[in-house]
Amino acid sequence: MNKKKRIVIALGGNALGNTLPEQMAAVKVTSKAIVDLIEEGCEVVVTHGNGPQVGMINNAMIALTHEDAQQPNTPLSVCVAMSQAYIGYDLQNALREELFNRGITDIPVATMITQVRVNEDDPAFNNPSKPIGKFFNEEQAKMMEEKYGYIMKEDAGRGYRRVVASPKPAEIIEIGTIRTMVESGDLVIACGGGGIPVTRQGNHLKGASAVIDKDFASCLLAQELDADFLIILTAVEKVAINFGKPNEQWLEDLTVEEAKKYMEEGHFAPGSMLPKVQAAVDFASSKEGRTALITLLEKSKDGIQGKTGTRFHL
Ligand SMILES: Nc1ncnc2c1ncn2[C@@H]1O[C@H](COP(=O)(O)OP(=O)(O)O)[C@@H](O)[C@H]1O
Ligand SMILES: NC(=O)OP(=O)(O)O
Repeated sequence: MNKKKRIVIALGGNALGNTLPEQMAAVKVTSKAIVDLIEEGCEVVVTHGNGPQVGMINNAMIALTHEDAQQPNTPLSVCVAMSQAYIGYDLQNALREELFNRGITDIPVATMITQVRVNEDDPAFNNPSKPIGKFFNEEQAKMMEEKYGYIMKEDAGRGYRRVVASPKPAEIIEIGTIRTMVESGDLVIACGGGGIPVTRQGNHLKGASAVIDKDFASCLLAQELDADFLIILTAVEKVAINFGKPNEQWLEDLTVEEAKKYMEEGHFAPGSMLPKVQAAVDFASSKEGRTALITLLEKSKDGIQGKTGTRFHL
């Protein structure tokens, strides 16, 4: 019997939407694409982003502090934990329902609250780069810098967003439990929002004020689970060089060497496409036979069949 292909699938912003009702609707579409892969005979592990959601939760917690002097600030690490539970709750229910609708009743679905260790001395703590929350215009961004002391940066031509520290993931604390669940056939949602960032202080894991990039955490998870595929789903079907320019060229098949050259030439926007390409290159170069794919959610099935998307390999 052929061994099942193990896929770590990283869901981008468009798989979840930006508001509660948008997310409720989006996860239904997302679940169809994921269950399509399961019906194709793949073993799927799900990860997801949390940029809009963690910004929304953080704002809500700040408002709570303003109206109730007894409430201290909620650390960003706790906001990430809240975003994992909120997104995991919607996703696991939508996945369960989609599986049942197709008569698949023997795959338990669960969300693993996942902590990811980062290094205390990661230089990223001194250079906030991860966009979270909503987009603002320049004037609004200036106001937020003055009023809240936020650092606001332009995000890939789409407007201004608050940026926070985004250290690299060093270790998935709950990897043993995730592996056991995956090996026993569960459909697991893990490392949501890049994982809850923690630093190790003896036996204590201390929450860090950061949001880890989910593409890098997904890459680490895929390596740790010895996955065959890392699929990064986003809002474009393929990755382009000269993106948005008259000489734009969509890419289908890339060796890690070609991808590295394009990265050096600056073809991929930092904070959006660059971390995805970096994660794809890291995964594909980590072992012979590992493939990374960047494509649209609704094209994931065609993507693993080699019909579309941008594929990265050694
Ligand atoms: N070279 C490129 N090729 C394709 N898309 C690019 C490129 N550079 C920037 N992008 C933009 O990056 C976006 C994906 O990043 P983002 O929206 O941050 O991801 P996520 O889906 O994880 O939320 C694409 O929708 C596209 O607008
Ligand atoms: N944590 C994270 O990378 O979220 P986004 O993918 O939504 O930016």
